[in-house]
Amino acid sequence: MSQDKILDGRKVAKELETEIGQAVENLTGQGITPGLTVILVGNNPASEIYVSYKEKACNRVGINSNLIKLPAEISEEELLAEVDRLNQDDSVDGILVQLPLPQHIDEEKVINNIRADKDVDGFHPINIGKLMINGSGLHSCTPRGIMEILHRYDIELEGKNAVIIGRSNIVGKPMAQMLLQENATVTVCHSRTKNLKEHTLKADILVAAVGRAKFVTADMVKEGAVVIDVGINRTEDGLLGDVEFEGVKEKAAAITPVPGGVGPMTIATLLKNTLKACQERRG
Ligand SMILES: Nc1nc(=O)c2c([nH]1)NC[C@@H]1CN(c3ccc(C(=O)N[C@@H](CCC(=O)O)C(=O)O)cc3)C=[N+]21
Repeated sequence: MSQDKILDGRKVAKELETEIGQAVENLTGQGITPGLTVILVGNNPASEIYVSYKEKACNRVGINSNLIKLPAEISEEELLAEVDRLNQDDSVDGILVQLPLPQHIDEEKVINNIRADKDVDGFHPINIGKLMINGSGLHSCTPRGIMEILHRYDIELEGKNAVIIGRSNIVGKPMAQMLLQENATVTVCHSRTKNLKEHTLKADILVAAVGRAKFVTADMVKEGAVVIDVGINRTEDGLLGDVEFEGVKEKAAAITPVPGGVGPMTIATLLKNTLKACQERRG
């Protein structure tokens, strides 16, 4: 697939799902069915859509999915009690608390209270620490999904300049670490970076995780670069990535589209993490 220009996240996700489905079937044959429980607080419409994608994906590969819907007014204490109940439930392999949470709840505190070995989002400090040290543990789904795309399209990383725009705990920081682990030379740019274009023009691999529609334009991209678009911006013109796709694709050697690029890989990796959590805890 290495000569393809459009990096097809739906296709790679489907391949991954086939592999996961087989592994789940093996476990189920031994009497163990992996289970994912999603906690959704309130009724943010975007969150409801993402949660429904996750449930459908679980069903496709034979993972038990369970959705716990809680009212927006729930107290932090009650939410933590719910997390604790799932921590202790042996049939629950993965716990995912859909973000964002309402203002009055401390997200960091909730994440810290999920058992690290059930933290299929890879957001717990223990999992982030393991990623930094030796690459073990459960990893954040979006950057892990991006690595899977890069690998399956045989994109070389060793010695390459990888530039990430965005430094979130969920995407930018773990992405930097994963690329570093594979011997790329990594630069992390952010809102305070001076002369952003000077950095991006050196990128062999460019990852855009900014959260602003069409932020990366063709003049910022080196001829022959591999461009990964993490953006999912809902605008009047529909769902747009962080990359100005039409212009940038003329310069790039390969590029992920939105939709159909990174998004489906995030979901597929969540399934993979749930399988891994199950295998490691009770497989
Ligand atoms: N605890 C937690 N874990 C998450 O992983 C998490 C979260 N909270 N909060 C919200 C974000 C967002 N997210 C996406 C997942 C899939 C697509 C996806 O499948 N996108 C498709 C379709 C896009 C569409 O049409 O809506 C695509 O890009 O092709 C997008 C976004 C997971 N998130």
